[in-house]
Parts: sequence; structure tokens; C-alpha cells
Amino acid sequence: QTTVVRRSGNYQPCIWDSDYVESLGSHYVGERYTRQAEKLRGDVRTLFNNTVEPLARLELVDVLQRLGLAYHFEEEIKRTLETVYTSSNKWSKEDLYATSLHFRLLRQHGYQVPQEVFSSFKDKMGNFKASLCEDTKGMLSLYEASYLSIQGEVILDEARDFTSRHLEDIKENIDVNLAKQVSHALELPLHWRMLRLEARWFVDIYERRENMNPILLELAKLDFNMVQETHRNDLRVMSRWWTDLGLGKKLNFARDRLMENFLWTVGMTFEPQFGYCRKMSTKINALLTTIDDIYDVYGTLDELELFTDAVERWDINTMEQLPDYMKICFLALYNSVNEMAYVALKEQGLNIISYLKKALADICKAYLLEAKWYHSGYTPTLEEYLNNGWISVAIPTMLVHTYFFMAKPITKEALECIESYPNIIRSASMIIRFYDDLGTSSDELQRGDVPKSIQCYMYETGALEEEAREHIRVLIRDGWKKLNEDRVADSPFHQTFIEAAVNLTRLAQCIYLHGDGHASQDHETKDRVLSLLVEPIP
Ligand SMILES: CC1(C)[C@@H]2CC[C@@]1(C)[C@@H](OP(=O)([O-])OP(=O)([O-])[O-])C2
Ligand SMILES: [Mg+2]
Ligand SMILES: [Mg+2]
Ligand SMILES: [Mg+2]
Ligand SMILES: [Mg+2]
Ligand SMILES: [Mg+2]
Repeated sequence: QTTVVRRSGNYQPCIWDSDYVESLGSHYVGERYTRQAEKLRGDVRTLFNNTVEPLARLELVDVLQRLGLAYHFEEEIKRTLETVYTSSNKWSKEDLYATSLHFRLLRQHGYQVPQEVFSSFKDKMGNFKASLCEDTKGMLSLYEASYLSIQGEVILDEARDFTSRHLEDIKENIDVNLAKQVSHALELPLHWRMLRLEARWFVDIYERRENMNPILLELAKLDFNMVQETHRNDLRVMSRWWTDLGLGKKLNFARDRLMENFLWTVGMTFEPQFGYCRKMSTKINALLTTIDDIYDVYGTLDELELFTDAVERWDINTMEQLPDYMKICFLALYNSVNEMAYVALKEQGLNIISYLKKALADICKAYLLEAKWYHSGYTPTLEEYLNNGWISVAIPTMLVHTYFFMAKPITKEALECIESYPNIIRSASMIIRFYDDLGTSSDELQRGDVPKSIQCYMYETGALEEEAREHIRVLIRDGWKKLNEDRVADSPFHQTFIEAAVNLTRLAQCIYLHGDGHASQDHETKDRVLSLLVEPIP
């Protein structure tokens, strides 16, 4: 019996004490708040009906979206955009701000708007007119609109480069609020931002606007705090589940990150009605995080083969062949996933076990291939790595489960294409693989892990690390163009699921923006948890 030398994740212990999480108070519950919110929503509907000028209506739509209130006014927004779209011939050709706002909102909601609407802002040489630089609001609006581009739209690429370059300079001599919005946008375009974080940030910006509407501000704060309350309730339940499950304590080589696994689900769908989806997705995320560490850090190749076989067979009797640490993980997975299947059978009369089992087997096989590469010292080509990496980043498995936690009803058409992973899942997963590697590969390589996209590219081309990172950032930008196409394409999935895939991509971007926000819980991720889940807006 050779002594097995096992690597360790060197992960920090969990900073969120479960007693603290489970003691998080309830503030915004009860009739008083629901009645107040209802009244304010009525006032906003009146405001909508009294706003007739098309540009003002679009600005109201934009503010409602940024404040996180759009989900209450989907009908009003749909009607507004429909009207604007059918009268697009009346758009002013001179006003860059208005044209960009029209373009961004219509594309965001799936309307086909040609990039040529911006041609009138170019000079006879085909460049964007230098005079546009005086119009900061217009330049900012064009910058944001350019991120709704799909592949091959040269005018929008030029618009992105033109505005990025000039917005860097002009932010000196403009009013402080607008300057804040410019630097916020340059850090990350609106289209890529996590909705809840953006709402939290924009409330503070909106409050300082001279033309702000106090009804919108009051509703934005109240709704944010009431939604945060529902998230806190979901979190408390899942913290209790994780503590009772005891997996984080038993397998102390793996990440114990219940809070972050929950945060992923809030990023995916924040609306109160999707509490079940957040809770079940938290279970899947927590189990996959643990299994990822079994494959990446702890398991020997023989053991990993056994675990992969057990998941593929989905047969409780295969447990006997597993080492103890895998027995408890397999049984936790088996019980949790079968319970999810039970709920679908009870509520919708469908046996979905084969779909869940396939998604789990696919990821274990992807994990195993990476482990084989690592243990044999093989560095795959970037293409080889990515063909496996879009699955091993766990997003396809997570989204297949999310579909079943969200869909009412689960449809035959969706079942037929979910198994082969539709484009929306593939493009979101690929981008998240890139974000994950940018954020986690330095630590992963230190502890010993398969070469990641950055290292594969360096190995294949001889590029330096910074060049390789820049290449990955270009692939992310191109990935978003693909995602922009997939998010509006015909599909058997309802828009909430499509948006969940896009939101997961946005969440990954912010988790990994400054390193491994999933494993290292302090700094950015801690502030985010506090502002999103703990501290109400005063
Ligand atoms: C939920 C997840 C996206 C999935 C499991 C934990 C993650 C945060 C990520 O963790 P990581 O170890 O960086 O994945 P990988 O690099 O080993 O694929 C992969
Ligand atoms: Mg919504
Ligand atoms: Mg642990
Ligand atoms: Mg890993
Ligand atoms: Mg891994
Ligand atoms: Mg990683």
C-alpha cells in the first residue's frame, strides 16, 4: 500500500460563521411594507402613463432597469419599446444620446436594430465625428450601446473603441455625478454588470441627480430591501442545510463556501418568486464546488475513476467501491439530486433523473479528463482544453438543473434540446471558463492543477502571461457577441431561463474581476455579500 501524498487546497477557512448567517435579522416583513410598496408601484404606473414624450419614456425605462425595478413593470416596458420600435423612422439623426438609448434598449429586449443607425454620426472619411466628444452623455450612451453588438458589426466595434478612448480623457471637466458614471462604465459596461450590484450602486447615483423623481427613489430603496429580505430568508435555510449536511467540515480539503455558492444564485435570478430555484441551485453549487476540489486537489486517479463510474451508473450499490471521503460526497449528491427529481415528479409528473444524471456524469468525465492531463503532465492545446473546459467550469450542469428549478411547465421541446446543451448554455459557459481562469489559475497552478486556458495559450504560442491574459480578454469580448446573438435567438426556453444564463455570466465577471472571488472570501466578495445580502439601503 503506497502512501498517497495528497495536495491541499490551502483554502482559507470559511469567514461566514453559520450562527451569524442564521441569526441575520428580518426587518422588511409585514403588511406595512407590502402596502407601501404596492402604493408606490401604483404611483409609478401613473407616472408611466403621464410620460408621453418618447425619449422621456425610454429614459424612464432605463432608470427603472438600473434601479432594479423593471421586473414590476414588464408590460409597460414592453408596450413602450414596441411603440418606439414601430416609429423608429422618427428617431432624430443628430442626437447621439437618444439614438444610442433607443438602440441599446431595443436590442436588449430582442428587437433587431441595424448598427447603421449610427452611420449619420460618421464623417465622409467614415470615422466618428470628433465633434461628438463634447457630448459626454451621448458618448457614454454610445459606449454602453456598443456592447449589445453581435459578431461582425464593425461600426459598433469602432464605436466601442472611439468612445472608450475619448471617455478616458473627458471625465475631468464634467459634473461629478456624470464623471462617476463614466468611470463606472469604463470599469465594466452596463450590459456586463450583475443586476443586483448595479441596482445597489445606481440608487446612490440616482439620489444625487437634480431631476430625480422621489417616488422612484423611495420605491427603489424599499423594493431592494424587501427583495434582500427574501434572499436572506433563502440564505438562512441553505446555511442550515449546509451545516446539517456536514460535508464542508468532513471534507476539510475542499472549499467551504456556502455564502458564495448562494451569491451565485442571487446573481442568476434575484426575483422573489424564484426562491426555490435559488435554494436548489445553492445545493448544486455547493456540491459541485466540493466535487471540483476532489478532482482538482485531493483524489488519486484511481479514486477519481471510481467516483466518475459511480455517478455515471447512478447506482447506490456502487458506493461500496468508493473510499470513505467519496462515499459521503456521493451519497450527499445522490440524495440531494434524487430529492430534486422527486419534486419535479410530484409537481409536474415528470421523471427528470436521466437529465440530471447526464449533466452530472458529463461534468465528472470533464473533471476526470483534466485530472488525467494533470497526472500525466500533459499540456493540451487551447482548443483541446476549451472543448472540455466549457463543461468542467460546471455551468452547463448548473444551468440544466436551473432549468428544472425554474420551468413551470417543463416542456417537451426544452427537454429535447437541453441534453445536448443549447447555444445559450454553451456561450455562457465558455465565457465563464475564461473569467474563472483569469481569476483562479494563479492559485490553482501553485497548488497543482491542470494547465488553464492562459497556460495552454502560452505553451502553444510562446506568448508571455500578460499577452495570454489579453488574448483571453479578447475571447471574452467575442464570447459576449455570441451570447448577445444566442440570448435573442428563437429557443424553446422562456426568457427568464435565458436571462439566468446571461446573469450567471455577469456574476462570474464580478466574482473574478479581482482574482479568485470564490475561494478568497474577503475584500471584494465580502463587501458584495454585505451590500447585497446583509445591509439594507438606509
Ligand atoms: C461553481 C464553480 C464555477 C465550479 C465549481 C466551483 C466554481 C466556483 C469553480 O471553481 P474552480 O475551482 O475555479 O473551477 P475549475 O477552475 O477547477 O474548473 C468551478
Ligand atoms: Mg427581470
Ligand atoms: Mg472545508
Ligand atoms: Mg477547481
Ligand atoms: Mg476543476
Ligand atoms: Mg478555476
